[in-house]
Amino acid sequence: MLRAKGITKSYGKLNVLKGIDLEIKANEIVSIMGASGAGKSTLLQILGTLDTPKEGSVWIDDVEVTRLNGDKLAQFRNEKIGFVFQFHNLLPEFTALENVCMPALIAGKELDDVKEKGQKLMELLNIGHRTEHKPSEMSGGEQQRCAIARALINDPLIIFADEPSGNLDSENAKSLHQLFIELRDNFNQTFVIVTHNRELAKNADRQLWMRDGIIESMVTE
Ligand SMILES: Nc1ncnc2c1ncn2[C@@H]1O[C@H](COP(=O)(O)OP(=O)(O)OP(=O)(O)O)[C@@H](O)[C@H]1O
Repeated sequence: MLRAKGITKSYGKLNVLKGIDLEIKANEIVSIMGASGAGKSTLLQILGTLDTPKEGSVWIDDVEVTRLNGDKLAQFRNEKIGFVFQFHNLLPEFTALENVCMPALIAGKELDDVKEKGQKLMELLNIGHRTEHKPSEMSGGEQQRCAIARALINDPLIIFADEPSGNLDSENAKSLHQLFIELRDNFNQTFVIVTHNRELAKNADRQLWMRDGIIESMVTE
Protein backbone atom coordinates (compact mmCIF):
# COMPACT_ATOMS: atom_id res chain seq x y z
CA MET A 1 0.00 0.00 0.00
CA LEU A 2 2.72 2.47 1.02
CA ARG A 3 6.47 2.25 0.67
CA ALA A 4 9.05 4.84 1.69
CA LYS A 5 12.75 4.53 0.98
CA GLY A 6 15.68 6.61 2.18
CA ILE A 7 13.62 9.57 3.39
CA THR A 8 15.66 12.48 4.71
CA LYS A 9 14.60 16.00 5.65
CA SER A 10 16.54 18.98 6.99
CA TYR A 11 15.66 22.43 8.23
CA GLY A 12 18.87 24.42 7.82
CA LYS A 13 21.51 22.50 9.72
CA LEU A 14 18.94 20.44 11.62
CA ASN A 15 18.61 16.93 10.17
CA VAL A 16 15.06 16.03 11.18
CA LEU A 17 14.76 12.74 9.25
CA LYS A 18 17.92 10.72 8.73
CA GLY A 19 16.97 7.95 6.30
CA ILE A 20 13.59 6.35 6.89
CA ASP A 21 12.58 3.08 5.21
CA LEU A 22 9.04 1.94 5.78
CA GLU A 23 6.31 -0.29 4.37
CA ILE A 24 2.65 -0.18 5.32
CA LYS A 25 0.23 -2.87 4.27
CA ALA A 26 -3.38 -2.39 3.29
CA ASN A 27 -5.84 -2.77 6.15
CA GLU A 28 -3.20 -2.00 8.76
CA ILE A 29 -3.19 0.55 11.58
CA VAL A 30 0.33 1.82 12.19
CA SER A 31 1.03 4.20 15.04
CA ILE A 32 4.06 6.47 15.10
CA MET A 33 5.33 7.20 18.61
CA GLY A 34 8.37 8.95 20.05
CA ALA A 35 9.52 11.97 22.01
CA SER A 36 8.61 15.49 21.04
CA GLY A 37 10.86 16.66 18.21
CA ALA A 38 11.71 13.10 17.04
CA GLY A 39 10.35 13.88 13.56
CA LYS A 40 6.96 12.14 13.71
CA SER A 41 4.84 14.92 12.20
CA THR A 42 7.49 15.69 9.58
CA LEU A 43 7.46 12.04 8.50
CA LEU A 44 3.65 11.93 8.42
CA GLN A 45 3.52 15.08 6.28
CA ILE A 46 5.99 13.57 3.81
CA LEU A 47 4.21 10.20 3.66
CA GLY A 48 0.93 12.09 3.16
CA THR A 49 2.37 14.20 0.27
CA LEU A 50 1.90 17.45 2.20
CA ASP A 51 5.67 17.98 2.33
CA THR A 52 8.59 16.83 0.20
CA PRO A 53 11.70 15.01 1.42
CA LYS A 54 15.25 16.18 0.76
CA GLU A 55 16.10 12.68 -0.46
CA GLY A 56 14.21 9.46 -0.93
CA SER A 57 10.92 8.35 -2.44
CA VAL A 58 7.40 7.49 -1.35
CA TRP A 59 5.12 5.17 -3.28
CA ILE A 60 1.42 4.90 -2.54
CA ASP A 61 -0.45 2.19 -4.42
CA ASP A 62 2.55 1.88 -6.78
CA VAL A 63 2.51 5.57 -7.69
CA GLU A 64 5.75 7.36 -6.85
CA VAL A 65 4.06 10.31 -5.20
CA THR A 66 7.36 12.12 -4.53
CA ARG A 67 7.57 12.58 -8.32
CA LEU A 68 4.11 14.16 -8.60
CA ASN A 69 3.55 17.89 -8.41
CA GLY A 70 1.02 20.58 -9.27
CA ASP A 71 -2.44 19.47 -10.34
CA LYS A 72 -1.51 15.77 -10.53
CA LEU A 73 -0.37 15.77 -6.91
CA ALA A 74 -3.42 17.73 -5.76
CA GLN A 75 -5.71 15.30 -7.57
CA PHE A 76 -3.95 12.24 -6.14
CA ARG A 77 -4.12 13.69 -2.64
CA ASN A 78 -7.78 14.60 -2.97
CA GLU A 79 -8.85 11.22 -4.36
CA LYS A 80 -6.58 8.77 -2.56
CA ILE A 81 -5.62 10.24 0.79
CA GLY A 82 -7.60 11.23 3.87
CA PHE A 83 -6.31 13.46 6.66
CA VAL A 84 -7.32 13.92 10.28
CA PHE A 85 -5.54 16.49 12.44
CA GLN A 86 -5.56 17.34 16.14
CA PHE A 87 -7.55 20.46 15.39
CA HIS A 88 -10.23 19.24 13.05
CA ASN A 89 -9.90 22.20 10.60
CA LEU A 90 -13.61 22.16 9.79
CA LEU A 91 -14.79 25.25 7.91
CA PRO A 92 -16.84 27.26 10.44
CA GLU A 93 -19.28 28.83 7.98
CA PHE A 94 -20.41 25.49 6.49
CA THR A 95 -22.69 22.86 8.05
CA ALA A 96 -21.26 19.56 9.27
CA LEU A 97 -22.68 17.75 6.21
CA GLU A 98 -21.21 20.33 3.82
CA ASN A 99 -17.84 19.97 5.55
CA VAL A 100 -18.02 16.18 5.21
CA CYS A 101 -18.84 16.50 1.49
CA MET A 102 -16.17 19.17 0.79
CA PRO A 103 -13.42 16.85 -0.57
CA ALA A 104 -15.96 15.33 -2.99
CA LEU A 105 -17.03 18.82 -4.15
CA ILE A 106 -13.36 19.71 -4.69
CA ALA A 107 -13.11 16.54 -6.78
CA GLY A 108 -15.84 17.99 -9.01
CA LYS A 109 -18.94 16.21 -7.69
CA GLU A 110 -22.26 17.96 -7.07
CA LEU A 111 -23.50 18.32 -3.49
CA ASP A 112 -26.81 16.63 -4.41
CA ASP A 113 -24.88 13.55 -5.61
CA VAL A 114 -22.76 13.12 -2.49
CA LYS A 115 -25.15 14.32 0.22
CA GLU A 116 -26.58 10.85 0.77
CA LYS A 117 -23.15 9.29 1.15
CA GLY A 118 -22.11 12.08 3.54
CA GLN A 119 -25.26 11.52 5.58
CA LYS A 120 -24.63 7.76 5.72
CA LEU A 121 -21.04 8.28 6.86
CA MET A 122 -22.22 10.65 9.56
CA GLU A 123 -24.79 8.08 10.72
CA LEU A 124 -22.11 5.39 10.77
CA LEU A 125 -19.99 7.65 12.97
CA ASN A 126 -22.94 8.38 15.30
CA ILE A 127 -23.31 12.02 14.31
CA GLY A 128 -26.25 11.54 11.93
CA HIS A 129 -28.28 13.96 14.04
CA ARG A 130 -25.76 16.76 13.53
CA THR A 131 -25.81 17.20 9.74
CA GLU A 132 -27.21 20.74 9.77
CA HIS A 133 -25.11 21.94 12.72
CA LYS A 134 -22.22 24.31 12.24
CA PRO A 135 -18.90 23.06 13.72
CA SER A 136 -19.20 25.55 16.62
CA GLU A 137 -22.51 23.90 17.57
CA MET A 138 -20.90 20.47 18.00
CA SER A 139 -18.82 18.97 20.82
CA GLY A 140 -15.10 18.28 20.37
CA GLY A 141 -15.73 14.56 19.91
CA GLU A 142 -18.47 15.22 17.34
CA GLN A 143 -16.23 17.64 15.45
CA GLN A 144 -13.47 15.04 15.28
CA ARG A 145 -15.94 12.40 14.03
CA CYS A 146 -17.06 14.92 11.43
CA ALA A 147 -13.41 15.35 10.35
CA ILE A 148 -13.13 11.56 10.03
CA ALA A 149 -16.29 11.39 7.91
CA ARG A 150 -14.75 14.09 5.71
CA ALA A 151 -11.55 12.05 5.44
CA LEU A 152 -13.63 9.03 4.30
CA ILE A 153 -15.90 10.71 1.73
CA ASN A 154 -13.68 9.99 -1.30
CA ASP A 155 -12.97 6.37 -0.25
CA PRO A 156 -9.26 7.03 0.33
CA LEU A 157 -6.64 4.31 0.11
CA ILE A 158 -5.04 5.50 3.32
CA ILE A 159 -5.78 7.94 6.14
CA PHE A 160 -3.04 9.93 7.90
CA ALA A 161 -3.89 11.21 11.36
CA ASP A 162 -1.73 13.56 13.44
CA GLU A 163 -2.62 13.47 17.15
CA PRO A 164 -6.31 12.81 16.33
CA SER A 165 -7.27 12.37 19.98
CA GLY A 166 -4.87 15.02 21.30
CA ASN A 167 -7.65 17.49 21.93
CA LEU A 168 -10.26 15.07 23.32
CA ASP A 169 -11.09 13.92 26.85
CA SER A 170 -10.30 10.30 27.66
CA GLU A 171 -13.85 9.03 27.01
CA ASN A 172 -14.02 10.62 23.55
CA ALA A 173 -10.45 9.54 22.81
CA LYS A 174 -11.37 5.94 23.63
CA SER A 175 -14.40 5.94 21.36
CA LEU A 176 -12.35 7.55 18.56
CA HIS A 177 -9.79 4.75 18.88
CA GLN A 178 -12.59 2.19 18.73
CA LEU A 179 -13.82 3.89 15.57
CA PHE A 180 -10.42 3.45 13.86
CA ILE A 181 -10.54 -0.26 14.63
CA GLU A 182 -14.11 -0.60 13.33
CA LEU A 183 -13.17 1.21 10.12
CA ARG A 184 -10.21 -1.13 9.65
CA ASP A 185 -12.28 -4.25 10.38
CA ASN A 186 -15.45 -3.35 8.47
CA PHE A 187 -14.15 -1.15 5.65
CA ASN A 188 -10.55 -2.39 5.24
CA GLN A 189 -9.33 1.12 6.00
CA THR A 190 -5.60 1.73 6.41
CA PHE A 191 -4.35 4.26 8.98
CA VAL A 192 -1.05 5.87 9.88
CA ILE A 193 -1.46 7.70 13.18
CA VAL A 194 1.02 9.95 14.98
CA THR A 195 0.13 9.87 18.66
CA HIS A 196 1.39 10.34 22.18
CA ASN A 197 -1.58 8.29 23.42
CA ARG A 198 -0.26 4.89 24.48
CA GLU A 199 -3.74 3.33 24.53
CA LEU A 200 -4.27 4.29 20.88
CA ALA A 201 -0.77 3.10 19.98
CA LYS A 202 -1.37 -0.23 21.72
CA ASN A 203 -4.52 -0.80 19.66
CA ALA A 204 -2.56 -0.40 16.43
CA ASP A 205 -1.29 -3.41 14.49
CA ARG A 206 2.22 -1.99 14.60
CA GLN A 207 3.87 0.65 16.75
CA LEU A 208 6.73 2.44 15.16
CA TRP A 209 9.02 4.25 17.60
CA MET A 210 11.06 7.22 16.38
CA ARG A 211 14.06 8.84 18.00
CA ASP A 212 16.13 11.68 16.56
CA GLY A 213 14.96 11.21 12.99
CA ILE A 214 15.28 7.46 12.74
CA ILE A 215 12.95 4.52 13.35
CA GLU A 216 14.35 3.09 16.53
CA SER A 217 12.08 0.09 16.83
CA MET A 218 8.93 -1.50 15.51
CA VAL A 219 6.53 -3.43 17.73
CA THR A 220 3.94 -5.73 16.18
CA GLU A 221 0.91 -6.46 18.35
N1 LIG B 1 9.02 24.20 9.30
C1 LIG B 1 10.03 23.94 10.15
N2 LIG B 1 11.10 24.77 10.21
C2 LIG B 1 12.14 24.53 11.06
N3 LIG B 1 12.17 23.48 11.89
C3 LIG B 1 11.13 22.63 11.90
C4 LIG B 1 10.00 22.83 11.03
N4 LIG B 1 9.11 21.82 11.25
C5 LIG B 1 9.66 21.05 12.22
N5 LIG B 1 10.86 21.52 12.61
C6 LIG B 1 11.74 20.92 13.62
O1 LIG B 1 11.93 19.57 13.27
C7 LIG B 1 11.96 18.73 14.42
C8 LIG B 1 10.92 17.62 14.28
O2 LIG B 1 9.60 18.20 14.29
P1 LIG B 1 8.30 17.31 14.26
O3 LIG B 1 7.14 18.23 14.34
O4 LIG B 1 8.36 16.38 13.12
O5 LIG B 1 8.44 16.48 15.62
P2 LIG B 1 7.39 15.55 16.35
O6 LIG B 1 8.11 14.28 16.67
O7 LIG B 1 6.14 15.44 15.57
O8 LIG B 1 7.16 16.38 17.69
P3 LIG B 1 5.81 16.59 18.57
O9 LIG B 1 5.55 15.28 19.23
O10 LIG B 1 6.21 17.65 19.55
O11 LIG B 1 4.73 17.04 17.65
C9 LIG B 1 11.74 19.66 15.61
O12 LIG B 1 13.00 19.95 16.18
C10 LIG B 1 11.11 20.88 15.00
O13 LIG B 1 11.43 22.04 15.75
